[in-house]
Amino acid sequence: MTAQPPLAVEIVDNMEKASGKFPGYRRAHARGACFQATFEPTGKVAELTTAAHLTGEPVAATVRFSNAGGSPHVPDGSRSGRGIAVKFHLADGTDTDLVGVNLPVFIAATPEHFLKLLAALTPGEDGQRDPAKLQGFLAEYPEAVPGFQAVGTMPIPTSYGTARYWAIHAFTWVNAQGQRQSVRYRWEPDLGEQSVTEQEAADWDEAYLTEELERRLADGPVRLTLHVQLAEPGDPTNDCTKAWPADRPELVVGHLTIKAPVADQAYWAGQVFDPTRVTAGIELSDDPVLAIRKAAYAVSYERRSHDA
Ligand code: HEM
Repeated sequence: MTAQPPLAVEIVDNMEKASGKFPGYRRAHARGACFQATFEPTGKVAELTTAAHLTGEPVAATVRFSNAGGSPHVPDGSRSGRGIAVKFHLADGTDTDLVGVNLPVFIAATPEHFLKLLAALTPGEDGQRDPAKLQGFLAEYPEAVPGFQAVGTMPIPTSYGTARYWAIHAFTWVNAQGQRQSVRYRWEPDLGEQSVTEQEAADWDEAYLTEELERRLADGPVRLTLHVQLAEPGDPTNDCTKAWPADRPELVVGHLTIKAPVADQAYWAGQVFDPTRVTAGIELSDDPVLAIRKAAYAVSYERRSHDA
């Protein structure tokens, strides 16, 4: 494989230390399942981007929903992150990915801070995390506090189809005239946001949300709607711990219709959903966390593909 940057290797090493190592699984969002879908653009964003899947004909998509834990055994009834990774299959034979979680902002502003955070979250020899270490991290990097508040209060969704998901980073849309607009993506569930308490979810199976979605799809499709928030000059594009003001204009980009589990779960589990796999009409922002993710996902992919 191509050598990856040492920082990305060190980050994945520390993700394994913080969560444990589970051969064959992704080093984050370890347990997940993939579904067949289509994405139909609303036609409302063609003045801002030339991206074919956001402006043209409907496209097929593959969606992986996941529990964020690095262990595949984190129960779905717990207050853990949930992921949505969408791979849009474009008419020219290429793919483009959009990866989100049920958090509006991230918990570290740079890859270096994220590395320090992982160290603070790594259990000691007694197998326990030391809360003082996390407090120390938050005191040193107070910009991470909103992300941690969101982690502490995130809803436990009744379904993967009843959660809201954010792609968090800024991306840059480019239109036919070459003009640029910074955007942030968010998926809204057409069923509305619905959640349960930890007590109500206490008897759920570990992989309840996958089973729930499979049951629900047997009765009909589940839809999520893609929104974008448009930045105004001065809104930060390089700091994923900071939300943009809530009054920024928004557009409805399109509708994702999730239809059925994919036929070959093992094949799709083996793929990478890479947040930096963009397409013409979309560019990466200057967010350093977005930049390191490409390499970190490649390190995880290499390891999980070759685990004994
Ligand atoms: C420094 C920041 C981050 C690092 C180092 C990191 C690392 C990773 C790694 C190593 C994987 C497993 C990749 C694979 O084996 O295919 C992963 C998966 C994932 N991450 Fe991140 N991540 C970061 C930030 C984020 C952010 C900001 C989001 C939210 C937008 C996010 C959402 C996800 C999701 C949804 C998956 C599962 C993707 C799938 O289903 O294939 N991550 N992450």
